[in-house]
Amino acid sequence: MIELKEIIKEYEVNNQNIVTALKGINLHIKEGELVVLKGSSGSGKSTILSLIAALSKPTSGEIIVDGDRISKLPDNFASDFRRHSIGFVFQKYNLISSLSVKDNIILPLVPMNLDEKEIEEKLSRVLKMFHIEHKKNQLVKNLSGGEQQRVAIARANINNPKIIIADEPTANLDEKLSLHFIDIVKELKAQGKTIVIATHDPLFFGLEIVDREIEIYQGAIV
Ligand SMILES: Nc1ncnc2c1ncn2[C@@H]1O[C@H](COP(=O)(O)OP(=O)(O)OP(=O)(O)O)[C@@H](O)[C@H]1O
Repeated sequence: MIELKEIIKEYEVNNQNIVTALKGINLHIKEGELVVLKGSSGSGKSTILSLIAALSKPTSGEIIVDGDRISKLPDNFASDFRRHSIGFVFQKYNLISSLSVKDNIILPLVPMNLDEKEIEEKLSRVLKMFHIEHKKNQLVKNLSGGEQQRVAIARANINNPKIIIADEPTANLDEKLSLHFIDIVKELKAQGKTIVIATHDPLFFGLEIVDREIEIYQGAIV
């Protein structure tokens, strides 16, 4: 489902220094697998996630996701791939607080030119799935942290992607909300989603639902 072959990622800093964030990563994640990437700050976890989501390209190596050779995709195809195949959950939700729950969730559909009926169907599916239907027309800024989290996850799932990527999803949550997030992950796994989570949070370590914990150290798999 997700294959990284000999991935090297270099960043150029201030047009002179080169930082090698990934030093030859080989990784194969199977369909339906739940993988946790762990490792200290700066080890390269977010870089791996952004490559899988086609948010950036490797300096060298090949990435194949769901049959698409995404390391070679031109930018317009990359955003199309992202919209259909990837649900991204960010650390700080990345919601627009002045918009309603509905408008936040349907944001990824805007470039797709769907008719109102299709939008309502997709919206209704995720509102129900993540138990946030009763807040549909409220502004996001008036929601609790847990509700905002559910809105963010609903938005990531609006296109029913096969792959869910989460970068430090519990970094800003208390333990109760973190455990709630883990329940949602369980549900997504039961639906057959392939899930990759980068985290420092020990709540994810040794969890029964996690198929593999992969440690990254200074840009390489330990
Ligand atoms: N856009 C960028 N420009 C320059 N250097 C970058 C950039 N993004 C990441 N890096 C560097 O690449 C390395 C890996 O960073 P990355 O964000 O992938 O680590 P991480 O394991 O996700 O860390 P954290 O847990 O703190 O989020 C670090 O040395 C970082 O400073």
